Amino acid sequence: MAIIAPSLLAADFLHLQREVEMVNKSEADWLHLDVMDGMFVPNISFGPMIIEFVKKVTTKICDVHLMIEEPSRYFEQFKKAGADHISIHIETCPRLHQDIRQLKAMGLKAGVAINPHNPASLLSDIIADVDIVLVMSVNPGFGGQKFIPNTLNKIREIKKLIVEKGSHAVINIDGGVTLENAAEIVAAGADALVAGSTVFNAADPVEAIRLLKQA
Ligand SMILES: O=C(CO)[C@H](O)[C@H](O)COP(=O)(O)O
Repeated sequence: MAIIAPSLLAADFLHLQREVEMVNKSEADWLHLDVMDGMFVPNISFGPMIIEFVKKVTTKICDVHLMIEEPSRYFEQFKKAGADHISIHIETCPRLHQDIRQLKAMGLKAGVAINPHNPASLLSDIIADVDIVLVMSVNPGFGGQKFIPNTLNKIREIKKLIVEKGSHAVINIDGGVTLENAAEIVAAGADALVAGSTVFNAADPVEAIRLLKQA
């Protein structure tokens, strides 16, 4: 069964709290938190203060995705706020190996995220060192976009690379995951699914999470 990581839409504090409560009641495994800086991505979301609030009210693992420039400046703050996993982008980290080592030394699960235009081969020399590969299946920055079909090939290539390199990384797919495409994504080799709109725009988010989990 796939790991399910609902991604908070969090239009405001009231929604944030309600969304977390629904996730707590559900079969979700992780809670995915998208941190955006308005630089690496054309959108601003939230920082460590919100993670700290969420951590206090959730029973789930906090899977934090840093869509920000020079993320290592903030590792300590996000760790202190309660992040369990931190994923950083290959596109923002010229010293990626060092950053991953630092995250692991801090006792966090370390993930590398990769944008849709970048090939799986770019992960070749880092995949053995990471706990998570976060594959962007939309261009990062906004929820509610359509899944990019070529992601399925990329998942298969990453799975192959994981075996070849003896990596223990889990493959996490982020963007455009729906009840219709979830089974195909898992069949391609995904271990975890991030889902925002599919969960929180559903009439019954807890049931949407259950259905995704079955995929
Ligand atoms: O923020 C995103 C991209 O940066 C993601 O798309 C988000 O995490 C998931 O949203 P959705 O399921 O609606 O695509």
